[in-house]
Amino acid sequence: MVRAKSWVLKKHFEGFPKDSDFELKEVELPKLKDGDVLFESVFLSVDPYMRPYSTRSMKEGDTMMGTQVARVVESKNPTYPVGTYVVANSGWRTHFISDGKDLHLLPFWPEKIPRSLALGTIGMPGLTAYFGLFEICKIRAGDTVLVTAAAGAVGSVVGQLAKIGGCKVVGCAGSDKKVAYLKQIGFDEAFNYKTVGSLEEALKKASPDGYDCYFDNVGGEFSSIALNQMKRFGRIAVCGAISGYNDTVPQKGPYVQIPMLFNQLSMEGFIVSRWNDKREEALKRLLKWVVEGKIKCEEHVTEGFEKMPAAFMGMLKGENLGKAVVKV
Ligand SMILES: NC(=O)C1=CN([C@@H]2O[C@H](COP(=O)(O)OP(=O)(O)OC[C@H]3O[C@@H](n4cnc5c(N)ncnc54)[C@H](OP(=O)(O)O)[C@@H]3O)[C@@H](O)[C@H]2O)C=CC1
Ligand SMILES: CCCCCC(=O)/C=C/[C@@H]1[C@@H](C/C=C\CCCC(=O)O)[C@@H](O)C[C@H]1O
Repeated sequence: MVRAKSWVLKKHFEGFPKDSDFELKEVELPKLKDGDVLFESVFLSVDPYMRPYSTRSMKEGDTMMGTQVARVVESKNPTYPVGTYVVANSGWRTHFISDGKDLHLLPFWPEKIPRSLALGTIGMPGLTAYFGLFEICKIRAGDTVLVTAAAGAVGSVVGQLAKIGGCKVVGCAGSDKKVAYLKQIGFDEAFNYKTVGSLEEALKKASPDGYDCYFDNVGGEFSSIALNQMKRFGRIAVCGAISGYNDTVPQKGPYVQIPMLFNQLSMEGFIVSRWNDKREEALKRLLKWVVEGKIKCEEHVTEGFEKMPAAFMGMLKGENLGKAVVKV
């Protein structure tokens, strides 16, 4: 018999999440039926979307939503022999039983590449960067691309893909250590948005001619300022709005119409699953760039399933450099 631990949402978040909003539970899993597979989670992802989507689609008492890299430990399903690795969407659990549906087998995975990257650069966040940049921003060589939350899971891939595409890249992040990292991985310009005196001046200094593309991960005040520095026919990919995820009262800001009209801008929100039909092809390309060293990957690994809430709250506070994951 296997005892599985899970983290449940005890109380809906109000403002920034607290330890007391989470509860650790333990259950005994039943015996496998024909077709079933028993998995153990090896790495779990903590992502910003868990904050807004918990409010939108979870009830108190539900297991926290989320994905993991998991390994088969017992199987009555020939598609998933013992030892097989998958990416699953089974929430914050140490073990779970699946009927084999809605799992993604890890593609060919070179020995030297950590499997945790299937939750980061070679997974959902990397795909978000890829499709947001190529399908929404429609980058062209010579474009100047601005990216926020640039040292995180999505942003760090956006910047490196834009460099592969021949663009000039400007990144913003919330610490000097992150800014130094951005320069190290090839960003042309980077600044700490928390310490620059004026965001407007910092954006102007980084690109006096303005920006062709803005990959927006944060929304809020920063984006209102950036909007005024877009070039004519600029493209804005609205990927996320983390600056507002913990707000109890929605932010009110300058409205977008005037700057959009003056410079004939395009602004489009997107969710990465829109391109599920191109997922496998994009993952192959991301894996190849990682293997070739053209995309560098950083991970912020927290050890221990017990620390899931701390890892999640730490990521929301900006403690992570690269992708935030938990090693069980
Ligand atoms: N549309 C889609 O399909 C998807 C959208 N996303 C979105 O992309 C964004 C980045 O996600 P992801 O790369 O996984 O996360 P990150 O790895 O970038 O981690 C979150 C980062 O957000 C930054 N942050 C936190 N609070 C603020 C704030 N108030 N203002 C500015 N930055 C803040 C912090 O970095 P710092 O220290 O720099 O402040 C923190 O490290 C999120 O908005 C997420 O919702 C992600 C996946 C899919
Ligand atoms: C205002 C919220 C914006 C969030 C942007 C973001 O980070 C999106 C991430 C998605 C994420 C969606 C998560 C759960 C969907 C649940 C659907 C429902 O039942 O409401 C996940 O799919 C990975 C990213 O595509």
